[in-house]
Amino acid sequence: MKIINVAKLSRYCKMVKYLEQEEAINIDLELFNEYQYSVNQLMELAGLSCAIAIAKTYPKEKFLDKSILVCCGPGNNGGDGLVSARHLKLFDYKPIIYYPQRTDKLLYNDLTHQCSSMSIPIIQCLPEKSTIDTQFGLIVDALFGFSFKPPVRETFVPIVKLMKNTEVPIASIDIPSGWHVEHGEPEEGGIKPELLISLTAPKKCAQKFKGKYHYLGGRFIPPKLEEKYGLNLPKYPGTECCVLLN
Ligand SMILES: NC(=O)C1=CN([C@@H]2O[C@H](COP(=O)(O)OP(=O)(O)OC[C@H]3O[C@@H](n4cnc5c(N)ncnc54)[C@H](O)[C@@H]3O)[C@@H](O)[C@H]2O)[C@H](O)CC1
Ligand SMILES: [K+]
Repeated sequence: MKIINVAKLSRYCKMVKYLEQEEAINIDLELFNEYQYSVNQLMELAGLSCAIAIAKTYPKEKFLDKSILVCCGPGNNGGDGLVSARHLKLFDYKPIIYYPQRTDKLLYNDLTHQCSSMSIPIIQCLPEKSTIDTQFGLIVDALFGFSFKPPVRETFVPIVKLMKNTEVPIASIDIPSGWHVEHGEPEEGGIKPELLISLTAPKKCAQKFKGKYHYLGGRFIPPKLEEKYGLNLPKYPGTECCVLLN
């Protein structure tokens, strides 16, 4: 029987690489330390690409007067959510930010200030499921990204539970929150996003994603870094900052 070398095959077929948690963290560190990007720069590009993928998937005409609930966590995934909310507002959507655990750092304070200055409501109290089901056309899940370690801590249990039970479609940024970064959905069942926007390169959990739309965003990887990690990124069409995978 012929043994197939998966590494060779993926290079030959140009399959995009699905990253382990440690690889994702190392690429991030290399971007900051070796390539001298600031987190603000990358977060702005990441968040913008998420807002654009959302707008492509859910045209605003379909929302009528419904709002978008943008759920933000305490780390950079939450930061991407804050940036996306700002761009969604500029695209004429009606974002409302749920931010239960604010991080008191300059970057996050600035991002929240920018959002409130644009009259985007920021709430700390989770709305009832019935309110979410009737008043929101989409939930953006920006709770946890590639640094998540299960299980979900207490503050975020109610929002994850609500996302598991609602019929409102969910757009997850980078990782469906509550999923293991490599193994995917937890055994007891997890959230089931309709849209996943992977950033930089998909993480291993994205292989288990069964939703309708999978985008790749965060078009900021220098070619040398792409080559070093064998990312085999798909070609972004023209000047687009996100690309639909599969
Ligand atoms: N290079 C890139 O692709 C970029 C991606 N970006 C985004 O950044 C996140 C990763 O951000 P990071 O700050 O490292 O971590 P997270 O946001 O995933 O979470 C850290 C945050 O969450 C807390 N936490 C961890 N586990 C739990 C838990 N079980 N329960 C509750 N809270 C938890 C932890 O304490 C921290 O506070 C990546 O996914 C992208 O979305 C950048 O924006 C740009 C570069
Ligand atoms: K997320």
